Amino acid sequence: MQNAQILFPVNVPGAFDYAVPIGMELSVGDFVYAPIGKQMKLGVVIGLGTAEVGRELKAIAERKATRPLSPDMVKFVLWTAKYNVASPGQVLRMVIRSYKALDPSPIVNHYLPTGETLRQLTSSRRAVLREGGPFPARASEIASRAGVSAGVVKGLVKIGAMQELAMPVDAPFPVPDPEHPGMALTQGQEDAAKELAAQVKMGGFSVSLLDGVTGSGKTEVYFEAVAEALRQGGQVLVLVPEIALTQAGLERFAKRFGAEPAAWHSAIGDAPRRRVWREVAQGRAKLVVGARSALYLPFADLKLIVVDEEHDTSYKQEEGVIYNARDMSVVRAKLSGHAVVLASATPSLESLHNARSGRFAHIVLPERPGAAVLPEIGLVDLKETPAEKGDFLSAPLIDAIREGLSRGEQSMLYLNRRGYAPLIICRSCGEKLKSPDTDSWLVEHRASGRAMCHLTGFSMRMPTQCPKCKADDSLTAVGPGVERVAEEAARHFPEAKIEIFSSDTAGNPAAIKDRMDRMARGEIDILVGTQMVVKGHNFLNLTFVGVVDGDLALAGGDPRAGERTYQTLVQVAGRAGRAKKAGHALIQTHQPEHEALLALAAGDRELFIGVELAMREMLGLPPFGKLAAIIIWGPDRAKTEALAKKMVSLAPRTDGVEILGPSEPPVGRLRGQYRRRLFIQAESTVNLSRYMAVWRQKIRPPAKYKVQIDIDPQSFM
Ligand SMILES: Nc1ncnc2c1ncn2[C@@H]1O[C@H](COP(=O)(O)OP(=O)(O)OP(=O)(O)O)[C@@H](O)[C@H]1O
Ligand SMILES: [Zn+2]
Repeated sequence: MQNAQILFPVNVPGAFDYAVPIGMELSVGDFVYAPIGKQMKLGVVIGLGTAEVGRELKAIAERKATRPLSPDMVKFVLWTAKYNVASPGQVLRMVIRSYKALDPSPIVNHYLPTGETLRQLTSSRRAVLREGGPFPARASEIASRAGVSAGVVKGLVKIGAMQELAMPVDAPFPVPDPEHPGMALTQGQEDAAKELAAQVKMGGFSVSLLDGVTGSGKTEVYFEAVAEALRQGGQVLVLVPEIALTQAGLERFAKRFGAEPAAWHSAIGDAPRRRVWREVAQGRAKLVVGARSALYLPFADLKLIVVDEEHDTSYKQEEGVIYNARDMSVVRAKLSGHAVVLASATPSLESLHNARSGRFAHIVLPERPGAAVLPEIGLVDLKETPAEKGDFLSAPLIDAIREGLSRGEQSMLYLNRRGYAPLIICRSCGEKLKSPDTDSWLVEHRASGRAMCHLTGFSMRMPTQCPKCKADDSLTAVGPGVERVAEEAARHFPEAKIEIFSSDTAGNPAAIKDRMDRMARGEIDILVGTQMVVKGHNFLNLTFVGVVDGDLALAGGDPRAGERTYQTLVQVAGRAGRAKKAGHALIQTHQPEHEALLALAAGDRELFIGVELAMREMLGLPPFGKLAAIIIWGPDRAKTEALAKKMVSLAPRTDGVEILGPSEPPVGRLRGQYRRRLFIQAESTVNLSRYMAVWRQKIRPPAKYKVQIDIDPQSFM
């Protein structure tokens, strides 16, 4: 008697055993319906066997007629769960993003012109034929393009000017052409591209770190690896940080491969989600550009994964299954035996360490192509050169903008703080405005007249009275946000065109594209932006970048603070001087002696990496040791603390593992839930995932309490 292990896409600890009915042919990866209680549930076969389980098993009801998951994909699901101490069912849920996508694309009527030329058409009928294309398309699409009602399209069928064609709802994605001509590469780029392409051509598992300075053309270079994988008929996944997934970004792919790639991100919409999923599963979508969750798409024949901006923190998913898509990409490639390219101007210390120890191939692009050079980076010591009282821009920044303006060039001011001011304080009683259910200060947004919590999205009308002492007009803005910096810039340069670019002002993708296009056309003189400006933009006339607060990311107890600061500032500064005109950057700081800032100013990455790696080694931090965190959540402060202490007392005793905490994280209360945190530091030889799993099993948190495990934490909030 054969039995099967079935994994259901739900958050339960493991898989369940079922009997396979006589005559049912099953393989690992098959989708099946099986009874749970009184319900039939869809699950995936993850194992088959004949061993007696010693009890009567319920039988599988039906094998679903759909394409199975590949055995590699099943392994990848289980591996992800094990490594990240998550439930495998929850990981499977990330794979099955839509149940409907398992069914074939529905067939519906599409319409196209017959070519019959008819005289005396009404203007709306003519509009359909002229502006309704591309054909064939659904009546609703044609109608909306032509600005008429769908009835007009059907009317044209009646008179023989259009015909119906039954077709699947999902249009296939255009096929990318690897031979479509790309940019002429420089010798250095060409060499790097050949090396990457060779890895792909050779086949098998490989990881390459494409380590090229900002603006060195990494995209153009990894395109050649993509082309090679496409030539072999395989599929390619390019992961990019969510905020870099813009129309402009997709158009670069279209330019190189003659067809826009399939795009995947969290807000894609149901119908496009199903289309991408189905086309990927069938192996027909050849090139997918997506945010981190695209890694869990069921590719039929994946040959290459590129992780662009591999150092980016957005690759870490912090909710549900906590995982790092960069690290999991390497795992996926290993399980399936194909190539991965990790690209960055500021690789993570982990990847650099792997490259240096020979685990990853290290491909370096040390310069920008043609006449473009890297920007000079200078520091402004705010202790010696402060801004005017109440202001935030020091004289050197103002002078640099003025010079740029006089030459007709653009400037950018970077401050990773949305809104007007990060703190609202009462001058009479000293009260600070707090979020009602979260340990965070409310941020003043003057443009919208609101006070907002950036962690939860809570917002209220900006009060006119202190909520504590009731004093009128006593609330004062403390510190700078982008709105305030823009206001200050406008005071200095009343003639300049100044715009703010942050998630508050960006709006929808079309609005973002519009603003970026206007910046590219030179219609904006000074762009004041948050991290949204850091990535993926090529503004040819941008020659000066001013960093308003270079110390911002250094605050707090984050062991990666130095690394993050270094990465962000290199990337921001790297927006300057990307074409013929040389650029420069100035960073305002109170800590010009910090090694991250010294290294930036000296243009000497080794200086920073050397110090940082030595420190990590001494402290046993990644990449030399392992780190995990446990966050305990609960509605009652004392009980949350008690649960955290109980966790510590239950910790398995093993050599090489040290437990720190419990402590209150910087955000001790989030959305009404109290939080406590433990850090677990382990020597590199310890199997930390297994250790955490054993520990986790010893405790069953009471209802409403949650124990969350984070392997290799990136966020220390
Ligand atoms: N060989 C080349 N000839 C002309 N222009 C090039 C060449 N290579 C790259 N460029 C241009 O240089 C700019 C930077 O290229 P790209 O965006 O690929 O760099 P990058 O290394 O990914 O940069 P960053 O990491 O800063 O985002 C782009 O505008 C690109 O079109
Ligand atoms: Zn007050």
